[in-house]
Amino acid sequence: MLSINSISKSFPSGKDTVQALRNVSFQIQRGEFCVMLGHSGAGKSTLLKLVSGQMTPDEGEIVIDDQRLTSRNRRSLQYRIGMIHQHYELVERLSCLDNVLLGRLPWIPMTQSIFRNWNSDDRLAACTWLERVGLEPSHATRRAGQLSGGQQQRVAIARALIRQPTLLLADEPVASLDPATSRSILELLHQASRDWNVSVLCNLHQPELAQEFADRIIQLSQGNIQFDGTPKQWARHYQEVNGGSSEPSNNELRSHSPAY
Ligand SMILES: Nc1ncnc2c1ncn2[C@@H]1O[C@H](COP(=O)(O)OP(=O)(O)OP(=O)(O)O)[C@@H](O)[C@H]1O
Repeated sequence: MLSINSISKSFPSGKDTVQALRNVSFQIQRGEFCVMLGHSGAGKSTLLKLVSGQMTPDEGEIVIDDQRLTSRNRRSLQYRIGMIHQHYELVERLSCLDNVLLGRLPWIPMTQSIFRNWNSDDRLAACTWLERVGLEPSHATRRAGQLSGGQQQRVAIARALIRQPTLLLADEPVASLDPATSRSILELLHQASRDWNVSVLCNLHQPELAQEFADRIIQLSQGNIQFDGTPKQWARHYQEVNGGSSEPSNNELRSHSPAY
């Protein structure tokens, strides 16, 4: 379980400071697929960086699986977190199998990893994860850079899941993909939360995709939580804010997408 308790974070900006997050609190249960929406600059990426230990909060605490994140245990807690990025962050010249195996690095001795001398159990696990994320066995030996964007994102998800994380952080994982591929990747992330009991915190800019796939939507605005609830509740919130009388259609939501 992830617990964000009264987190604040600001950055220097010339003579001023930018308050990226203000007293933000929420919890995510194991197996929950939570989407964060918000305008550009709302604080979504900052929150993911704080949870992944890349930054430290000015105030507040982050608790992962009952352990408070500190500089001392940051490394060991990072091993329980899988990260998914907009641009996949694969090593393009390596095979898909090797890329997935890179997810095992924290548990592999340095010399073994330098020579990519993976043991058979790790190789088998990597093949299994490639299959689970929907890639054909023939993809295992192909260079990652030769794959389509959607296929590369599947490899990145397999690399994250081979760690058997309790928490998956996804920063705009479908921002570079076409609509159909975006839906298939979000379906896969939802499956990860449901079938492998992983908590997923996923930043998106597309409210219609959040509505379709999320168990829960958190909307940030200027570093504050503006909304936290189910997709149905979010639709009602959207109506109230926009003065509409019916649920927003996908087209209406899409026309508002740039705002999120
Ligand atoms: N390293 C930094 N130094 C200075 N300011 C920063 C830094 N990182 C973020 N900010 C500022 O903090 C605020 C929140 O940024 P953040 O990247 O978290 O927003 P976001 O919601 O992820 O936006 P986007 O959807 O465009 O990625 C912005 O005003 C941004 O300029």
